[in-house]
Amino acid sequence: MNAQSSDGPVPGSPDAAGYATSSVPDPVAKSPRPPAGRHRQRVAAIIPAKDESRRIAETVRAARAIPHVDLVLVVDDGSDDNTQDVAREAGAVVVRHSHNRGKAAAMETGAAVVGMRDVADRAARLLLFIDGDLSGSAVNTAPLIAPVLEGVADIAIALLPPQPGAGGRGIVVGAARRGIHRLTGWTPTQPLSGMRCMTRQAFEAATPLARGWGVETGMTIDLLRQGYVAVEVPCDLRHRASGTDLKGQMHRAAQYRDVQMALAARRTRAAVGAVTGRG
Ligand SMILES: O=c1ccn([C@@H]2O[C@H](COP(=O)(O)OP(=O)(O)O[C@H]3O[C@H](CO)[C@@H](O)[C@H](O)[C@H]3O)[C@@H](O)[C@H]2O)c(=O)[nH]1
Ligand SMILES: O=C(O)[C@H](O)COP(=O)(O)O
Repeated sequence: MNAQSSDGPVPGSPDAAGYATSSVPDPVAKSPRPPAGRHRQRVAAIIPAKDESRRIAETVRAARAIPHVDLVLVVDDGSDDNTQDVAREAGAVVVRHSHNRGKAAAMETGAAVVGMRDVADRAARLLLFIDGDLSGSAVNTAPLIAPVLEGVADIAIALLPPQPGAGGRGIVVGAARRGIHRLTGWTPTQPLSGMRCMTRQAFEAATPLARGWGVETGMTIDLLRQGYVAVEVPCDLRHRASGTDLKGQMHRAAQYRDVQMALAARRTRAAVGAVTGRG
């Protein structure tokens, strides 16, 4: 977490509620607060999943137990295993890409399907993105909902505890963190964290999403540059961390490539915007 500056709180410092927000003091979401009517605000859990048959059932069951969640949608991103059947049996609504299109595309598909199930006379569901490999710990994404419901932030991002077996050296994380800081002034602690709850309005403002593993980095930049407010919220989650083996290193190389692509596109856009006055 960032240090406080002597001039007062800086973006990224914990605010009064203990959250690290991109906007201080007294963060107020840009998205309108859902009307406090007779209906309770609903939340859709969207789970992008590629070859997650070993963990998806527990993840789905945990997501179903989260307060406010009335729809758990698994987007099977062209799995080679039986992720879709296991997810359906566990109680999820399942849609499937016929071939693998990457995590960002699965998120877009998920949000589109939820939109088709929202109804005109009720507030659009909040979107809670959850990775398929969280198993039972997925229930601990629940604290991401409150800051968005309460209008403190437009997007709440999970801060994970240290993960057993994680073999990262901070190269991808560091590149994403510095890139986000350079374009927004905010320094997220865990810029790649994919567990995120957001308003429909914020999601639409972040589309089109950056491809593949660049999605979180691109989304954070695009939202903050438009005045949306982000907050990082500690959540006790356990996921399948990438190790130091060849597979882990290949995965990080792909993450690095996608993060750099997301950053390059946004740097160019910012530079063009600075010249044209439409940044
Ligand atoms: O082509 C793919 C690959 C993965 N996934 C799913 O995306 C999620 C995240 O993938 P994972 O393999 O767990 O990646 P990690 O390296 O653990 O991902 C970290 O870093 C990513 C950004 O690089 C974030 O998206 C993740 O939330 C964060 O946990 C999982 O549900 C996958 O099943 C897809 O939907 N399509
Ligand atoms: O293992 C991780 O945390 C991610 O794959 C990112 O890798 P990094 O630690 O090299 O940034």
